[in-house]
Amino acid sequence: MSAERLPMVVPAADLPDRVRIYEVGARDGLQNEKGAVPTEVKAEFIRRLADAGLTTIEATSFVHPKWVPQLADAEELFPRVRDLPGTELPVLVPNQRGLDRALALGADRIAVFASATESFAKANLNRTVDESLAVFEPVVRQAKDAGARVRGYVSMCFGDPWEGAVPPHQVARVCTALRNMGCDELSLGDTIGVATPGHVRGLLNLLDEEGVPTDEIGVHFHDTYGQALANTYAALEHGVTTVDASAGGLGGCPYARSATGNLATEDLVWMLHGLGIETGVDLDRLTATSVWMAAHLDRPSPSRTVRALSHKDQ
Ligand SMILES: CC(C)(COP(=O)([O-])OP(=O)([O-])OC[C@H]1O[C@@H](n2cnc3c(N)ncnc32)[C@H](O)[C@@H]1OP(=O)([O-])[O-])[C@@H](O)C(=O)NCCC(=O)NCCSC(=O)C[C@@](C)(O)CC(=O)[O-]
Repeated sequence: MSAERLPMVVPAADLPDRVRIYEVGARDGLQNEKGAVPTEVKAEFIRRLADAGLTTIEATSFVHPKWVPQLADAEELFPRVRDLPGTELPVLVPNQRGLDRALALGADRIAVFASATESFAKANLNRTVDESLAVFEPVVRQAKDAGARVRGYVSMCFGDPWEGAVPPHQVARVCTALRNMGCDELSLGDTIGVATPGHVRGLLNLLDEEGVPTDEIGVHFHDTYGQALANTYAALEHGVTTVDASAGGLGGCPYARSATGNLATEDLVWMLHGLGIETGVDLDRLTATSVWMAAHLDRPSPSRTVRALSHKDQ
């Protein structure tokens, strides 16, 4: 069974022809896992994701190992995968030390991660919002000088577990600061998965007014309230063509306990292919990869599409 083979009732109008899936399973998906996942399993996961047709795969983070112990093997992992043909492998860096570690290994896709709220900036980076932006400024400049492409994440774009509803102008301010320092693209994070399509439209409209080009925006939804696909659809209608997702719906955030898994890549691909939107992803191979990873993690994937496709009678 595949979504594109079902009779298409109404072809998608005003939606993009192609979506770039920015796969975060190996980083965002695994960073919260309690048990240490062996480095070679992570490397094999990334290779299998590439083999399934994903061309942007966030590999790991060069953060402090005490803050995210699961990713303490970044130095061992990155060299095992960095030469995968046709694959971009972004890595997260929180500061100069992280950038130095990443550049020393030849990383050419860098992501810094800011927050729209003070509480999460403190919990995640041990800095205020402005202090963390000041840390990122020279990091972004140096990464660009080294020829890297830089993404700027903005977390807590809609709701925050400590501060509640997040005013959109707070998000716009951080987006503008990241663009001004040279970030090539932004990723709007609904870190705790509370947004609905109305909120997504509201924020994207405000970013339009603030002069943030839609083609520089990616969306990063968590599925805590089951809204991630609906939110993605709203973003596509607005013209967004980069969508973050995590194979098998792995994920959460160690510094935002109420965050559950990311939007599952398989659920996203099922919807996009059903809309006639190209992704380049082979859904069967991707599903097989998530089933393989679920066996390593010793629990079933939360993705509905993985569950449906991995039952032989579906
Ligand atoms: C930023 C820090 C380091 C500040 O942590 P800090 O304790 O303030 O660090 P510091 O600058 O005071 O330095 C203390 C020591 O750490 C070392 N250090 C400093 N930096 C590094 C580094 N990069 N790599 C290795 N070591 C490092 C540094 O060298 C020093 O060593 P000492 O001199 O004491 O021996 C810490 O808060 C941190 O690592 N935070 C990362 C948290 C994280 O990774 N969170 C998850 C990613 S964000 C996310 O998941 C959300 C997202 C992106 O998916 C989108 C969404 O859903 O919203």
